[in-house]
Amino acid sequence: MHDEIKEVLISEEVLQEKIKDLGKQLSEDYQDRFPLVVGVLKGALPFMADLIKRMDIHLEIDLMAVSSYGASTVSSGEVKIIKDLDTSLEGRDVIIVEDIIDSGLTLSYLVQLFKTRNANSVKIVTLLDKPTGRKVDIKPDLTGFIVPDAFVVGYGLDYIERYRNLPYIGVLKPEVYEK
Ligand SMILES: O=P(O)(O)OC[C@H]1O[C@H](OP(=O)(O)OP(=O)(O)O)[C@H](O)[C@@H]1O
Ligand code: HPA
Repeated sequence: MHDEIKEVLISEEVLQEKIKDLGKQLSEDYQDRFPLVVGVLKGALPFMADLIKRMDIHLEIDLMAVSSYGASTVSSGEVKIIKDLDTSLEGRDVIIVEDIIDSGLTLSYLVQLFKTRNANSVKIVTLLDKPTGRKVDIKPDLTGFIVPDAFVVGYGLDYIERYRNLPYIGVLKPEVYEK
């Protein structure tokens, strides 16, 4: 699996240091509140798991599964809800946890949806931001890293469901896409 990686963009150590900082920041921002931390599956799973362990406050978690990429490296533009939340958002301070914002279509859909469910506030924390991919105007409140205009994999991010279990973020060798 590792021999299919052309370049490591963000190492495991650098990822974990940043997640520690993001957790500390969120702990300060949400002190004395009881936020609902919503992970967007499947990609956000490793990030969410590590981030909440770095948040030193009471919080609640829930998970939503959405998909718009399927087997492609380009968004279909249609966000499909695979699994909805179990928790009511009425009056809640919601923190959406994402692995990447690329076109922005997934998050703009979710932010709109959560507002119609009467959340008190909706903030976005994303591990990665790829501003060159943007199709709709959406900005995260907290970002781990800006990534270049390339399809990245690892630490939750997949190509045809593979590579999510890499502990780092990398770029695949071109021949992987030719298979
Ligand atoms: O800003 P966008 O262009 O919408 O891209 C970001 C979304 O795309 C990926 O999810 P995907 O739909 O591939 O589902 P997955 O998390 O199950 O891999 C990623 O995890 C984000 O949720
Ligand atoms: O660069 C990416 N890699 C994996 N999944 C993604 N979903 C949006 N952009 C990406």
